[in-house]
Parts: sequence; C-alpha cells; structure tokens
Amino acid sequence: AKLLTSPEATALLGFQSKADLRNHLGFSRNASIPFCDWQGVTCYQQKVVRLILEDLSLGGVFAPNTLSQLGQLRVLSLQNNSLTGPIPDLSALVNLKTLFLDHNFFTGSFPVSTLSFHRLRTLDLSYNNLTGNIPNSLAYLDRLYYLRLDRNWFNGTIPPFNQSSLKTFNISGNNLTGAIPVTPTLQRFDFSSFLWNPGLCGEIIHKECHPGPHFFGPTAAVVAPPPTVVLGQSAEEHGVELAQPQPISKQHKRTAIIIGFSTGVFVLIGSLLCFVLAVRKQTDKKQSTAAAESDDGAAAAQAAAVIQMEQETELEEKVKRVQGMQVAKSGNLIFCAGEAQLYSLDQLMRASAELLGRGTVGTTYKAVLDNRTVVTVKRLDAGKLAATTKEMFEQHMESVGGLRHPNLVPLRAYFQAKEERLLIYDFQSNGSLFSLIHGSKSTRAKPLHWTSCLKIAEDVAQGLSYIHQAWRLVHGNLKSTNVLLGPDFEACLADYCLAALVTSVHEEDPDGIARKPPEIRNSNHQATSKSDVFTYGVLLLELLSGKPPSQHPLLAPDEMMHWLRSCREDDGGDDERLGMLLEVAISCSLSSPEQRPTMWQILKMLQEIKEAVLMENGELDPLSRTC
Ligand SMILES: Nc1ncnc2c1ncn2[C@@H]1O[C@H](COP(=O)(O)OP(=O)(O)OP(=O)(O)O)[C@@H](O)[C@H]1O
Repeated sequence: AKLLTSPEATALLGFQSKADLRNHLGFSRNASIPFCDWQGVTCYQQKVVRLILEDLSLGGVFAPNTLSQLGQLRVLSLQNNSLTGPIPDLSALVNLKTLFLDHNFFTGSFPVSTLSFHRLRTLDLSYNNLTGNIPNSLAYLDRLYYLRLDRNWFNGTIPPFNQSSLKTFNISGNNLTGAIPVTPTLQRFDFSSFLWNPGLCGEIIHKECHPGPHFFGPTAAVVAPPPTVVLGQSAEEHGVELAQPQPISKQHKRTAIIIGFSTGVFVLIGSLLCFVLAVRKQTDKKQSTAAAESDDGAAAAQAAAVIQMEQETELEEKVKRVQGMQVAKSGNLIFCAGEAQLYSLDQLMRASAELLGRGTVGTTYKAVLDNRTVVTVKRLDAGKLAATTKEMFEQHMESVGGLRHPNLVPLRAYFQAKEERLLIYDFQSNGSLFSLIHGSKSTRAKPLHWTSCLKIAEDVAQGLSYIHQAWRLVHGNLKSTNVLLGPDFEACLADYCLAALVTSVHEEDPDGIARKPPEIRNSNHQATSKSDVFTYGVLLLELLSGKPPSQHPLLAPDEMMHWLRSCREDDGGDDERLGMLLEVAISCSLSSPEQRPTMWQILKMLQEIKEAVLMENGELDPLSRTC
C-alpha cells in the first residue's frame, strides 16, 4: 500500500488518467501489483528508471506534471501511440538519456525542455505534427547519438549540427528552408536524411542555392535547375562500371539493378562501420562513465551500467531498423500496367520537389525529374497503413496500377520499403475541381455554367463507373480536390482505391462527415460502390451550388431547387436542366444504399440529359478527351 501512494505511482497514474482514455494500461492503486511491476515500468531502488509504453493505442494527451515527476528516469518511450496535444515541460527529467516520442500526433513547437538534458543521447520526435523552428541549441547537446525529427512540420533553417557523436540523423519530410550547413558531421549523412523539404538547398541534396532575391516568397527557392547527375554518373560514384550499350529497356533495367545493388552495399557497409565504431566507442567509454558517476555511490554506478547496457541494446535495435530502411530504399520503382521503366528511384530522389498538400493518407509532392518529366509523388503515411502488410500492398497496387481510363489519373509506379511507400502519378497541371469551384490564388470562385457541370459530372461518372464495373473496386475518397483537370480540362479522378488500405480514422472535418453516407458515417465499415454513389451525389451538389458539402441543407426536393437557385443567383441558366441534374444528385443521397442508382445508371441519366440538350440545340458534344 505504501508503494502505491508513492509519488512515483501517483505520477504514473496521473499520466494514465489523461493519456489512456481507452484504458489499455490498467495501472491501478487497488491492484495488488506494486507499481514497479506495472506494464512497461522498470525500477531501481523503487524509482522508475525506464518506462516503455509503445504500441498501446494511447489516445489522450501527455499531461504536464505527470511523468516529469519521475526524476530518475533514464529511458522514456511512448513511441507509436495516438497521443495528441503539446509535449509538456519535461525539464525535471534531468537524468534522461533516451526519449522516443515518435509516431504520435503531438502538436505545438519543439519541446525546448529537452535542450537542458545534457546526458541526452537519443531523441526521436519523428512522425508527429510539430511546428516552428528547430532550436539552434540542439546543436550543443554534445552526447547526441540518434536524432530523428522527420515527418513533422518544422520550418526555418537547419541548425549547424556538428557533434561528432551523431550517428543517426533524419530531418526529412518537414518544411525546412535555406542552405544545409556545411559541417563535417552533416556531410557524413546522405541525401535521404534531408529529403522532402522543398525549400532546402545545398551540395548534399544536389540542389543549387540561389543567391538572388526570391520574388515569390520562400517557395521560389524550390525551383532549382535540374541536377546534372545522370544514371551513369550515379553508378560510377559507387565504383561500378557500366557495360556496353544495350537495347534501351534492358539497359535501364540493368543500370537500375546495378545502382540498387551498389547503393545497398555501400549504405550497408557504411552503416555497419558506423554502428561497430559506435558500439566499440561506447564499450570503451563504459568504464570511464561509471567512474565519472562514482560520486553518486556504487549503487548508482551499477544502475547506470545496467541502464547503459539496456540502452545500447535498444539503440542497436533502432539502428538496425534504420539500416534496414536505407538498404531497402536502394530497391527500385515498380512500374504498373506493364509499362516501361522511364525513371529510377535514384532519379526520383534527386528531383526538385514542391509540396502540394497533406491529405488523409499522406503527403503529395510535385517532382521535376532531371529528364524534365513532371510527376506527382504521394508519400503514404506509414502509421495510417500500419495494418497493411507488404504483400497486401503489392497485390492491391498491382490491381490499382492496372486501371487505365481517360477519366482516371494513371498510377505509373509504386515503391515500398520498410517505412516508406510511394505512389507516382502523372502530374495534372490544370488544378483541381475544388479550385475551379471555390477559387484559388489565381481564380475567383463562381458557380460553373450548368453545361460545364454536366460535362464534369459525366467525366466523373465515367471514371467511377469504370472502377466499379470493370474492376469491382471502390474509390472511397471522392471529393473535389481529388478530381483534377487534364490538359483539355477534362475531369480525371485521383486518389482512387486507396481508402481500402487505410485504417479508418475518426472523421472530424465537417465536409468529410457530410460526404459519408449514413451506413458508414458512425461505423468502421469500409466504403462500397454505393457509398461512392452517395459521395458522388454530394460532389454533384457542390458542383451545382458552388457550396462545400458541410453547407448543403437537408430539404425536400422542391425546397432544394429553391436553395440551388438562390446559390446561383446571377446564372440566368436553364432551370429545367438544372432540375434534372439536381434529381440525379437527390437520387444518390437516398439513405438506403439499395435504393441508390448504380454509377452505370447515373451515366445513363446524364447521357439522357445531354441527348435532350443536343437534340434541342442541334449540337454535338465537342468534348471527348483523355487525361
Ligand atoms: N496528380 C496530381 N496532379 C496535380 N495535383 C495533384 C495531383 N494529385 C493531388 N494533387 C493535389 O495535391 C493536393 C494534395 O493532395 P492530397 O491527395 O495529398 O490531399 P487531398 O486531396 O486534400 O486529401 P486526400 O488525401 O484525402 O485525397 C490537392 O490539392 C490535390 O488537388
């Protein structure tokens, strides 16, 4: 009982009460189990020295004045949970050496309290939603061995890291800008540590820094001249001679294999060397560290040695994980639908990239390859696809990549390594239906003429009908940002068939909620072809009214027509045609999925409207184009 009232137990219970809303931990004062035996807790002399609460679906907040009371804590890992809100002040954890807070949903700025941990060797804040600058004083933590800040929203410039201790370093997937500091430490890391920061430049990532003024703000720096590195050079860098010229596709394949293999060997040898050196250095240091800490007495030194050993094992595992990812990264892109390999992963990684946006399944970039090919790269969020195995992903992508239709943006290639999944699509330069309806930086919002609505509605219906009928797949994420305009302003669907791979997340966006049909709105049910039909109806209403889904009212059909007219006040359009299109939208929104039409039936309805118009006007539809 005394143990359960100790401040350490109170700190753990305080943490649980705010972080573990779904009660996965089961810490309890009433239980007969002493707190030192609670899940993930390791004590030394009744003080918590190690707390590992990983992969436990903790879904609350990390409350202040809870774990920060564990003054003897050396190792803290809350990795791979769903914790939200800011990281609290941890400055009381003066003994902390290892901190893993990665793969959560933490928001707010960099936790500056960590900057006072002079013993800190491992800091992993990757895969969160942290914003603001990376503090310069992080470069003064001279024992730092492992630093991962990748996949956040950090901006500003990179501090001049130059700790010789630093062996693992990754700041990719942020919004960092400016030149990468040229320090001996940073030069030891390859471009993969810096990738996906559109505004970064410098030697390491083969992107020239422009000294001149940026006329269009910081993102203008993104567009650097294409890198001069070509495939052959890249292979030579690794000491591999290319064979005699061969037929083009064979040569591509062979070059890619050589690059993949040589990069893999190079990275593997380099990483192993770093790792062996680090472990040897640590073993050498162990004696002197224990001696240095002898002031705290023999027991403290013993505890330090135990913790150090545990920490080394942990680091060893983490380092192996990172190595695995880098080796796997040297694999290559898998091109879909039997198409020729037009570029390699190596070329893609060297492309200049511009952030297009962060969506529900990942982050989307526009990438300009050195052969001037422009592609869109979707970097899928590992956390959201956690339940999808390598085999499931490959199998699904083989199907999705086989889809070819004039109203679908083609998936050209995909790639997967341990934590990395990329999808490569054609880039559509004319923007999205969202911008067309609601306006963008360069255009004003205005309701589209009903004939344009009809054309777009038909294009979208064609694409969806093809997905449903020919392949028995489901789009699952139809919305105006996922309808892109092709070279001739034809509507093409993007982001199709990815929802099936994603663990369903609680929808908070009011437009997202309005797009979901009742049968899946409050459940974990997967999307179906009939839920696509419902969402199509919402899109059609957005197209006709110019209003986002959350502003669509629930009214009787007559009142809906009245509302629609009020949205399109200056239109002077054709009420009868508008009414017919509205009828299609209403039929899609019926609450019973069985009563909704199929996409094929919708297509028929639209074609009837079109034929009626053409008959009246004696015109033919001039538009029949491809993406
Ligand atoms: N192939 C493409 N060509 C041009 N722009 C694209 C392409 N694919 C996506 N975009 C644009 O990039 C932006 C981000 O897209 P992304 O798919 O990541 O997010 P989203 O569409 O807002 O949400 P979701 O992930 O739910 O689809 C959007 O504005 C989208 O219109």
